[in-house]
Amino acid sequence: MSFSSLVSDLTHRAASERDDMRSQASKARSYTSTAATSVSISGDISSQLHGGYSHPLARSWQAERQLTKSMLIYPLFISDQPDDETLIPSLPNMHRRGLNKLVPYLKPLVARGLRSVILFGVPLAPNCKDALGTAADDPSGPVISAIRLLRKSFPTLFIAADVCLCEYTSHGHCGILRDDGALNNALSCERISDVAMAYADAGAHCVAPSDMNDGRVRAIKLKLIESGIAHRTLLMSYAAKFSGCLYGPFRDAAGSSPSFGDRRCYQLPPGGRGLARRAIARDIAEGADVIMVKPASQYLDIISDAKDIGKDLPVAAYQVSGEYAMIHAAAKAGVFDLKTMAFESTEGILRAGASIVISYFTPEFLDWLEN
Ligand SMILES: NCc1[nH]cc(CCC(=O)O)c1CC(=O)O
Ligand SMILES: [Zn+2]
Ligand SMILES: [Zn+2]
Repeated sequence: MSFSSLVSDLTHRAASERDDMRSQASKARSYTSTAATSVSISGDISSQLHGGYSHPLARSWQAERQLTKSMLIYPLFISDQPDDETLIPSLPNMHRRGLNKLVPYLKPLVARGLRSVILFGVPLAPNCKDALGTAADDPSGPVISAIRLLRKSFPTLFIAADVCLCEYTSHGHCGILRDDGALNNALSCERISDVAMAYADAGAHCVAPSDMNDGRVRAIKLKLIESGIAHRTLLMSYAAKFSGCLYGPFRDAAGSSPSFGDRRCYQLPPGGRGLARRAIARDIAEGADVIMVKPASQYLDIISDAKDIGKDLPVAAYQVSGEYAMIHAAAKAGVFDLKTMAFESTEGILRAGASIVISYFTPEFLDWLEN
């Protein structure tokens, strides 16, 4: 029975009962029981959903995946100044930290259940940037030093290293440039895979290329295999990374804004769903162990596509700096409660298909979650 015919059936029944001149109470009783026996059984059963989620535990059963601490990866900005601990104004509660500040900061977080971090290097020393991003794999640079330090200090912590050149190049682009200012794809893949190798050699459990050069996943995987460390190195590809305006606070934090132009010739156009599907399929074919979609909340369809294309791979989603800053700004303006939105946005990301979330809310979630 359709909803409208059900309503009209009940309306007629109620009207005829009104003619009976019975008391209000007995009228209500008989209305209820008459309705229950006259409505078709299938219609009656399918209209009753509330019982399935009236209890908080039952509500939690409605989700395919519950957010847990092991799904979270926490981004860290590692400064090359050992005593640096600078608040990043556009990224609430986030700091750039030097090596000397890292372990004291992380100790209580690890005690509260922090399982994984992703490292971004921030070179601040004067004149350390050049056209090739030489500082990216400087053995005494911030990322390699931090990998060694964290491996030693926190034996169970999973350490991922973002692999890109934009933090280290004088021009701020994510690769090596040709004379005309476009990316030199072959040279960039060569350089990016060398940097990834250096991080994996230093002990990173995961290397995550965010540069978007074509073929860099294959280049990295081949070098990992060649040097006999592929078996212990997870390759997480920023497979569907969109251009747009949500990376601003990150670029403030990492000092990685391009000095000219933008990244629209290598990061994906926001409307490019088919292109994202091709990039995801390509990176899986090239040997990615995990595929990532970034940003997250504006690209939930892409997360769902990623799960569909990469059925047998975990999908990661990066709730990026701009998303995080927006949520903070809106909460501050009284639009909603910060914690409620931190959960709601993350649950949307999981519902779309992600099982790993890179989130600046990680320290808060460690307080909010039980496991
Ligand atoms: N390749 C650099 C990189 N790696 C991760 C992010 C963004 C992360 C964030 O905004 O939180 C960026 C910024 C960019 O591409 O300009
Ligand atoms: Zn980059
Ligand atoms: Zn990056």
